[in-house]
Amino acid sequence: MAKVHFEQVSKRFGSGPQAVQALEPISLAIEEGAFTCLLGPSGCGKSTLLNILAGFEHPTSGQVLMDGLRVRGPDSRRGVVFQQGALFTWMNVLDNVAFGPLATGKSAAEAARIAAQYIEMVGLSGFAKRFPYELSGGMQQRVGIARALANSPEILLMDEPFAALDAQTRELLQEEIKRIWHETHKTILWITHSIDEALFLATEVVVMSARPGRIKAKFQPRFAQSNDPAVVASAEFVRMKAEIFGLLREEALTAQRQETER
Ligand SMILES: Nc1ncnc2c1ncn2[C@@H]1O[C@H](COP(=O)(O)OP(=O)(O)OP(=O)(O)O)[C@@H](O)[C@H]1O
Repeated sequence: MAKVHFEQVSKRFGSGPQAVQALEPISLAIEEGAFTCLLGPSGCGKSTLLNILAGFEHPTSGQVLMDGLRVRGPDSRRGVVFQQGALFTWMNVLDNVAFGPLATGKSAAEAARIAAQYIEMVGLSGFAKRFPYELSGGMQQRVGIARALANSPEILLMDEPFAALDAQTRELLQEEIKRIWHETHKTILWITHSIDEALFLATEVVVMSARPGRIKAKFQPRFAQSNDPAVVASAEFVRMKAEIFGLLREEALTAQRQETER
C-alpha cells in the first residue's frame, strides 16, 4: 500500500467572484521511501498540495490518507522544512534541533543526544553552540533539515528548501540531501522550480499544470540512486530535461496569461 494517497483532492480559497480554484481534484499515490518532486508554474498549487498533506490546510473536497488514515491536522509523523530555515533566532543550533524531542517529552540529555546526532548528519558538528545569525543561509537550511529529522518524522515535506541559496551551495546541499535520503530512507515530498534539481533527486517527478493545478505528467528518473553529480550530463538526463522544459513552458505561458487577465 502507498504511504500517502491524495484522493480527488481539490482546494478553493474564498467564495463568490473572488474565489480562487487552486487545485482541481488531484489523485496521487506516494510510495514509502519515494522522493517525489513537484514541478509547476508559479501559483499552480504546489504549496497548497504540500500544506494539505502537512495538515495546515483542509481540502475543499477529497481527502489525503497516510498509512490508510485520513490526515486531519499537523502531526509529528510529517516534518516540514520551509524555504527560510524558520529557526528560533534566540536559540543556538543545538537548542533549535533539540526543541522537538524536548517538546515530545524526551529528557534534556536524550534530546541533546538526538540533536547532536542530526547536527552531525547535516555536517554541522562544530557549530552546535552558534546562533542562527552566525550561520550562512546554507547552514541555516541544514539546521532546518536537522530540526525536522530530530522529530523522527516518517515523511519530510520541503517547500522550495534551497530556493534562497546561491547556485554552488544549492548543488552541494542537493548532494547532501540525497546522502541523507539514502541513509534514512525517509519518504520525501519536495517542491522546486528547478528541473535539474528534480531530476537529480527524485524517484518521481510530478509536473503540474497552471492553476487550477492538475497533474500534467509524471516521470520516473533513474538518477536518485546515483551519487555521481555528473549524471546531469548524461543523454537520458538531458532528454528528460528537454521534455519537462517543454511541458513547463506551455504551463508557464498559461499562468502568465492568467496573471495579465486578472
Ligand atoms: N490562503 C490563501 N488565500 C487565498 N488564495 C490563496 C491562499 N493560498 C494560496 N492561494 C492562491 O492559490 C493559488 C495556488 O497557490 P500556491 O502557493 O499553492 O502555488 P505554488 O504553485 O506553490 O506557487 P509558487 O510556485 O509561486 O510558490 C495561488 O493563486 C494563490 O494566490
